[in-house]
Amino acid sequence: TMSHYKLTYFNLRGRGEIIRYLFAYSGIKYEDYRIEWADWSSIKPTIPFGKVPILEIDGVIIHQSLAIARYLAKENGVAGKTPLEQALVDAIVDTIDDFMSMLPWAEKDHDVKQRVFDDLLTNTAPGLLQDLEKFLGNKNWLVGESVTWADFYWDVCSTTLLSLKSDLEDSNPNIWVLKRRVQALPAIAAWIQQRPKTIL
Ligand SMILES: CCC(=O)N1CCc2c(cnn2-c2cccc(F)c2)C1
Repeated sequence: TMSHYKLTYFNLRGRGEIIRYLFAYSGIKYEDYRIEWADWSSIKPTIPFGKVPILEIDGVIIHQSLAIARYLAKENGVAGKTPLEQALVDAIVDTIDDFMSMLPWAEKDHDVKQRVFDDLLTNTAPGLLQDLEKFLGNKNWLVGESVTWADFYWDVCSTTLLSLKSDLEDSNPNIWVLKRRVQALPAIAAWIQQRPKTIL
């Protein structure tokens, strides 16, 4: 019968949201388990590499958000049509993820955290956005002739970037048109409307 899917992450979009987008787009039912922060210290030791998100598929555990997303994208026809397109999709995803991973999400010193976030968002993010705008050109999607999970990842991550620095939307118009194109996909629009509203 149908596989049983359980996603384990925090009550955040964060690194889990790309997986939720892929489930929404594919229409596959899954358990969206959101760990309470108070429970994390007892759950962490039970997880193979101690980090979330993880996806359990009929008892098999996959870790690493991008590996999970790539698996679901391939299963649902949004990974890229050829090995070459899949490599371009992976390169764009990794480029976006490289920047998101530079942000010191777990920094305990609020002054240091704020200063590093402001520096990266002011001085590094514009270059990334210009590069994405140039790569997109006048195409409808980042890779190939139809939507891929690179487009989903851009919407997921740019939503958080805009929440941190809204004026990033003031330049590079086409990548923001792409964002709205992703959000207009019926399954994605429905998920965005129904998902728990969190800051990050
Ligand atoms: C306490 C941890 C925390 O606040 N967050 C976890 C990481 C994160 C958040 C929002 N986006 N995001 C993220 C998304 C993709 C790639 C990446 F490296 C990071 C919020």
